[in-house]
Amino acid sequence: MAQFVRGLVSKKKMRFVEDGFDLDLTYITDKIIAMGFPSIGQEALYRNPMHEVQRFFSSRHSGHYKVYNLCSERAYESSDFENSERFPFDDHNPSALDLIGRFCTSVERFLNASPENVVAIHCKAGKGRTGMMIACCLLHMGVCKTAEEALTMFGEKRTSNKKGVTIPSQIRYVYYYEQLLRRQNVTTYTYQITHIRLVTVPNFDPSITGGGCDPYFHVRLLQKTGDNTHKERRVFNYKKKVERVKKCYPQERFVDIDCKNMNVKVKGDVKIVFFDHDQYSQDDKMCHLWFNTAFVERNFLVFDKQVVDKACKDKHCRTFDQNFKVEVYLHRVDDKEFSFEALEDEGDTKEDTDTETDEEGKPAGKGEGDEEE
Ligand SMILES: CCCCCCCC(=O)OC[C@H](COP(=O)(O)O[C@H]1[C@H](O)[C@@H](OP(=O)(O)O)[C@H](OP(=O)(O)O)[C@@H](OP(=O)(O)O)[C@H]1O)OC(=O)CCCCCCC
Repeated sequence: MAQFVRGLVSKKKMRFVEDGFDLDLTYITDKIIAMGFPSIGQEALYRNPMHEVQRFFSSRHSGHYKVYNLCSERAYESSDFENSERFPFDDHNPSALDLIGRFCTSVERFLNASPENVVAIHCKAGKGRTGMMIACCLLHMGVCKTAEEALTMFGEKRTSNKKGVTIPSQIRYVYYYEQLLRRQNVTTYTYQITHIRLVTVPNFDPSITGGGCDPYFHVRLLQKTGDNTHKERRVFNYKKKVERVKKCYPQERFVDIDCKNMNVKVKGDVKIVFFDHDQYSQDDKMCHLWFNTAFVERNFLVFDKQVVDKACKDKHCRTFDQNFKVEVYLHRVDDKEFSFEALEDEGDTKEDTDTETDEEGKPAGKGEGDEEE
């Protein structure tokens, strides 16, 4: 029965069914393994049981394996495996750009130490975060030449529908890493966000006369907090800066949000989260996207619907028009104008993160008494 449920929870992921093992685990190459979280307790009823994962590695790769945990929301004892390390980041999000390089270097070093060595990389399901990091490793080690090739390879090996990584921001960061490897040296500049335009008006108020939405946005940055850890910090909330969020109707065709005079400074990994203000109930999260300021060209960024997180999933075009786009206008400022310490601390709320709490408790960095999404 448990095996049947584990199969259902694995969904389209390829399982390793051989030599008496039946695990949510896939060899992407003969050296790189992707897998689901090694679990204990009730969770082991529907995910990889820790003892089975341990048996797998001690019987097939004893003395020659290292396990990498990418989950920010859960961990196990380091003594559970011969060799393990954490590179944590949040579910449904990319990691900090600089974490990717450190992760790939660690994997490469371990694999180069012995021809028998293998690495096992996992997050919760072993698909999104794991796929993003494995694709970057494939690029880093020259197994694949392009981000597209690396993502395709992961998708084909790990999933029966060949989809693999599907979250646009995670995919974007694999493309960033490809560029980073080519350019060797990349400088991350400081920018001020001066204007945001949504091309076509999302329809989040269909039951209200005229439809449309009352759009506003938050800006979140990733701040380094330790060797391999980062904290997502909300540094700007447009709703707090205006008296009233302006209602936009579909026939207006654009949502223009001017923030020139609001001093929105960003540097590094930036997340913009869009909301629809609702007077009578909780605001709706509309969509979000991540970018890194090292890749801003000509003070302008444009994101088509297919590359905006959440909007891309709107298959039936009920809320987002097929021509939906997010345009971000920036102005480069002196790096001296940016410091995390000097930024306004807007605190953390669950409403603008995609991090899900799970059975094992709260995700890192989220405090008690946060607003519910
Ligand atoms: C009879 C029961 C039948 C259950 C059928 C469940 C079928 C089912 O949907 O199973 C899957 C769910 C959720 O599955 P998970 O809890 O494993 O969540 C997945 C995880 O967040 C992936 O991110 P990551 O960890 O890989 O970074 C994500 O991929 P991505 O970030 O790429 O979108 C995936 O989205 P996706 O599905 O690909 O869109 C999520 O489903 O499992 C549970 O909720 C646990 C269920 C526990 C049931 C306990 C029963 C005892």
